[in-house]
Amino acid sequence: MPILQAQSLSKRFRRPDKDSGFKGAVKHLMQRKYKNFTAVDAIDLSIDPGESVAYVGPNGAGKSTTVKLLTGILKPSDGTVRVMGRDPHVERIANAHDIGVLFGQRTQLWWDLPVEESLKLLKHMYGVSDADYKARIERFDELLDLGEFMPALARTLSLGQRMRADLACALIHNPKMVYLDEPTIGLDISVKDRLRAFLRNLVNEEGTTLLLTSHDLADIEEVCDRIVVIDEGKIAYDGPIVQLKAHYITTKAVNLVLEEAADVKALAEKFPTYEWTAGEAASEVTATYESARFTTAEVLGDLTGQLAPRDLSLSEPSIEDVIRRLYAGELTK
Ligand SMILES: Nc1ncnc2c1ncn2[C@@H]1O[C@H](COP(=O)(O)OP(=O)(O)OP(=O)(O)O)[C@@H](O)[C@H]1O
Repeated sequence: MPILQAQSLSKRFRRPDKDSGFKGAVKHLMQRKYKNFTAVDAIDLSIDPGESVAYVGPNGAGKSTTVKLLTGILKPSDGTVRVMGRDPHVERIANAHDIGVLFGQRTQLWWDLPVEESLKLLKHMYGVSDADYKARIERFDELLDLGEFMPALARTLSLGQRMRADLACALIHNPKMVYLDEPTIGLDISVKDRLRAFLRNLVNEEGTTLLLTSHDLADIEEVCDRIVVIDEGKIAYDGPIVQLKAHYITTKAVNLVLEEAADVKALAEKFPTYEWTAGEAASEVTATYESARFTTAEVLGDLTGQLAPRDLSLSEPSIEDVIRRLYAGELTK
């Protein structure tokens, strides 16, 4: 049975309907007009316990609005959400005990309190036992190194420390369902790596269910198994990440460094079964081929035999390319 189920979930916002410029603003002051804007448009989403789902899309696609609907912060305009059988907006307090939420752009730490005091307040609010609290703090400390800044006031923390402390706050009551909205935004590579490993461990070892939004595709590949792509409020793709790759990554490429400047036009005439593109340097050129039609060995044999390159490397399109094309509407399910 799914832990989370959304059916035909929609959210419309009322927006001022005004002409641009100063005149438009003045006219709007005299005669206010509004129009509806659909941020989330009839989405269906079902998540099973223990799944780690990436929820991605371009800016303004409706990701944060969806997370707010799923966590009960916003009331749907249409459709239903059930999390562990509850309507999160109606049963907000009961729901809060079973979910953890982190909005990377905001903090739930009390700004003028030491981190430790914020965690203790949350312990009391959630009714976490002393033994469970101690065990969880020890574990978070081991994985996130909280110890060093537990006594520090929240407002004095660096962004990376703040995010680690916020993650501990979101998880102190051991929630079954966790929503993370941009958890690695603005962090440096080493903190990102650490957070990703922590989240992967949460899914693998604790069986926690995760829904994660991020613009950083490394977060997605390292933490999640399934990807849901949203664009203009509608779901454009929903499936396993490996399937997305297998389905859309159908080409590979050989990057060649030739002894002299590459003539792309002449190469395209000589080897018409490959697609040729110029590289950054004049002597660099890339031949892209369909992996279902040719083996890499065949392509290498063909090209190295006839072109005698000085150097070569192999590459395949990244998940980033695939998602960029999905955002651009070039690919369908
Ligand atoms: N309270 C609101 N009132 C009016 N419009 C809103 C409100 N909240 C969000 N929107 C609009 O809804 C659309 C979706 O916003 P949302 O924040 O969900 O996007 P997002 O996918 O999270 O974007 P980003 O990646 O930039 O954070 C945007 O056009 C936004 O301006």
